[in-house]
Amino acid sequence: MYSTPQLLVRIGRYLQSGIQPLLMAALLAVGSSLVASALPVVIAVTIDGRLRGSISNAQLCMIVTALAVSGWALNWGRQWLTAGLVGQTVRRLQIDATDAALAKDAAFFDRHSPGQVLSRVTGDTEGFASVLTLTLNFVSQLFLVILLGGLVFYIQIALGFLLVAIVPLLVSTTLLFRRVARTAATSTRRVMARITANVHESMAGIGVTKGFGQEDSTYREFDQLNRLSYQVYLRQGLIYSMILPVLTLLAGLGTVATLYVGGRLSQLGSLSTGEWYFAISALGALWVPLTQAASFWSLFQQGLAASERVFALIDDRDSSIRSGSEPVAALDGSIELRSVTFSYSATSKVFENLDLYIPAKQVVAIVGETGAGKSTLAKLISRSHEYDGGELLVDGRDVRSMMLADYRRQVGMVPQFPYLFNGTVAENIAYARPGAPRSDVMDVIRAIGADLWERIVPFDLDDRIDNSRRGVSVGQRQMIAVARVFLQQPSILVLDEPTASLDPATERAIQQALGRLMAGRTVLIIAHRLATVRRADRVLVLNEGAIVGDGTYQDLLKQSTHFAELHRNYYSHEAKMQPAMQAEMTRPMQI
Ligand SMILES: Nc1ncnc2c1ncn2[C@@H]1O[C@H](COP(=O)(O)OP(=O)(O)OP(=O)(O)O)[C@@H](O)[C@H]1O
Repeated sequence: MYSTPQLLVRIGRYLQSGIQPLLMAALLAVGSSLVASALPVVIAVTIDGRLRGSISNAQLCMIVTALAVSGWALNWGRQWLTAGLVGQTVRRLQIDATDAALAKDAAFFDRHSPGQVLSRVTGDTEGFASVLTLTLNFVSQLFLVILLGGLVFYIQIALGFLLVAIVPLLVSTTLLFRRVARTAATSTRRVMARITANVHESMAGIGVTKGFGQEDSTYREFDQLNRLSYQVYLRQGLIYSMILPVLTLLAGLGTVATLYVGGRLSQLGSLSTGEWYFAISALGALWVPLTQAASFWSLFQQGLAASERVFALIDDRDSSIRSGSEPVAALDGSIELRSVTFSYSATSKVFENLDLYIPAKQVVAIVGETGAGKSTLAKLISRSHEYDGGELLVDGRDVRSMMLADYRRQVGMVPQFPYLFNGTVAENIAYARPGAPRSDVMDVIRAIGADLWERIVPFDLDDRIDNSRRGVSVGQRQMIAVARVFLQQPSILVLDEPTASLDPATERAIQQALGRLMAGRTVLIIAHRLATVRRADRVLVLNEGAIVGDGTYQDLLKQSTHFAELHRNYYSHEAKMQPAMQAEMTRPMQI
């Protein structure tokens, strides 16, 4: 939590580098306010005939035109400088916010969805921009209000008080409208969010909808929401359409009052016709800045709240991952956990005093029921999450003494659903080593086996992958991910059973590619299916965060009741599935 002065100081710091344009904008604001006030003064003086004889009509017209044009130019210059200043400041803030988001560890993204982070980097930085724009505009409008108001008081104190009496009416009406309009806008936003979610879900699940013939019910659901949206939009439109006319009416009433009081004062001889004109013009020129100034505070508070969220993202530099300065070249890959404890939160302890030794180059499969801690163990070893207690040694060295980026380069991961970036196939492979020459990418394909590669990936290396489209299958993604990790040449490899969801032919091809990748490395296979465990040198059985079995597949079948139970459950399930699958495959297709 930041106090308002802290936030203002922080915003001020972001503005520091733009101090010159800021001062220029302030000067132009003062200049344009002076010109805006000078225009009615010149006309008033002319009406009173004080310039008669010393200035011709043509000269007067030229002065008025020059004032109007210079007022426009000064205002334009101020707006241009403000836009440039705000744009640059927001750009710096967005860079800082993105930098901070990229520096966060995985635990942060467990707590915050990508959508939340995105809204801080984009939406909330816009909120920050609105604070700057609002403040700069407010200062210039305030100056105009003080200048014109002061002149009215100077000319005729009674008219000054009349103006002061109108201000609360105008301000309170503006605030009332703001509140009503905000409630209406919130309802509209909520309905729009429901419509967006509804359309997104309908389109994402269109295959299922069509499969079950549910187009009508999907349409009815949307239609209901759409009617609701029509009603809230209509209400919002009604409110918005009333704001300007009502405020204009109030300003008109103010003008009538000024006209009346000014007329009486003129009759009494205490106000000249020119001064009377000036008071009426001043009111006309003041009501827009006054209504805008009235809504300044609440908009300013919203902008401050948005800025606070961005600063919180930037300042939260506490990385839970501890690291040192020791560089890490290639590792042998032995891993040792000594009394390691870890929990995601106070209520979910995963490991308590976990001991484990994996010799270098061993292929270890980790099995266990869902929630046993298989993925968490991989997260600790890959240093995406930090353990709370105990020690983690790699090649006998404390991982916390090593440089984090160096260490992570030594750990390769192939997940079940690899993420590919927009770009060519070659660029996606070279992501592991940006700037890697084309020949290295070709070497990787050769190491995997060109025939194997071509069987799964029908694209050219220069073909573009559009990640938002679904043109790349899971098997193709995995083959590209295997190539990417091959290029990385890690010492330790973590496979989150990549082939679990593939058809047998693709699975065999990816397994072959993985076999080539695994050679000469320490490998951890998070195994969801026992069928993939057989190729491991060693199997670890996890249950509720504890190792309850450790040995070869055959040994465990004899020694570990837990593993035997897993084995029985797995194969009886497979046996039940086989006939069902065969029946499904032999069932004649209904057209
Ligand atoms: N990000 C998280 N935040 C809080 N708790 C988590 C998180 N990820 C996992 N857990 C919890 O930690 C425990 C271990 O989860 P983990 O994902 O390691 O199990 P797993 O054996 O890999 O399971 P699965 O086979 O289903 O992937 C579970 O109780 C799980 O609910």
